[in-house]
Amino acid sequence: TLGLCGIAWGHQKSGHYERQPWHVTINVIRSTGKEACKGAVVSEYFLLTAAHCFNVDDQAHSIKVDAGGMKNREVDAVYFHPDYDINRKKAEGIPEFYDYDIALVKLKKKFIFSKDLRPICLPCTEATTRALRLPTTTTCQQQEKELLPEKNVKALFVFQDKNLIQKEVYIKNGEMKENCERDALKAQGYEKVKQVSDVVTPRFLCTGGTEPNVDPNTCKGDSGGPLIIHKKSRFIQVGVISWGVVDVCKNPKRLAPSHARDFHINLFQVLPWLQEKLKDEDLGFL
Ligand SMILES: Cc1cc(Br)c(Nc2ncc[nH]2)c2c(Cl)c[nH]c12
Repeated sequence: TLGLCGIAWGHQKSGHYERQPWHVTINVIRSTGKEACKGAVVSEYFLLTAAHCFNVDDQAHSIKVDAGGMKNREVDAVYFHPDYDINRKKAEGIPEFYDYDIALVKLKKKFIFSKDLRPICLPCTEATTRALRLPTTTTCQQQEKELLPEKNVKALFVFQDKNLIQKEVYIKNGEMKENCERDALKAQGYEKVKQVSDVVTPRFLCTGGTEPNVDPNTCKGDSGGPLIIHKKSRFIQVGVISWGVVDVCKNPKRLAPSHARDFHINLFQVLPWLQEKLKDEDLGFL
């Protein structure tokens, strides 16, 4: 199975690649301009990102990946989660529906790992059992209890300006989950939404807000980046940044309001698809 995932050698405070060697930027070149998203290296050929970063008519040749200090890596194919359909609820007045907003990008040439380029650990793999120093008999459910207990869970995402900056957030996975999810109704375009569950499905993890701490928020440009749990000096990806309520990059001045929440696809909710698509990558899924 894949060697050592989720290890960052870089200890210096600066935001070099060594600090987040799985962090990638995905550029989609369109006639109408360029869209950029983030992603994470999960194996020698694949990176994980958000499905909404691409349009169905984006060809693989118009997608370029910057990873490990090398720019414009070529893409062989993009695999969307089969249940992703951003237009599914348009008739109900929901312009964008982000359920199953996740995609795997296969590179033309496999990554050669180095201190600047390494894979992050995925849930329910043997490598994550080892990373967390859990018994070899550990099940997927036991990993989920370990990584996502039903309480506020400390996590991080990476913001990229000229450097990579780690942003610490809390996943509201206990009593605060409901309040976190309810603020989804304040997102632009969701004015007509009747029920929270119409837009916040069981696939989502919720971060942001001011309790128990003031969480930093995502920007549109952070889409596709990993939501990471840092445990026992190892980094495990538990989510993919999908959508949010306030794009803080649009109005950086104002302090993020308490209803500024962010929603991430929970990888434990899409395991069958992940395992199927990554079955030849020798990741040792449980
Ligand atoms: C990460 C991310 C993606 C998208 Br798409 C956003 N846009 C949006 N979410 C709901 C409706 N539109 C945002 C916002 Cl806003 C903050 N972070 C975002």
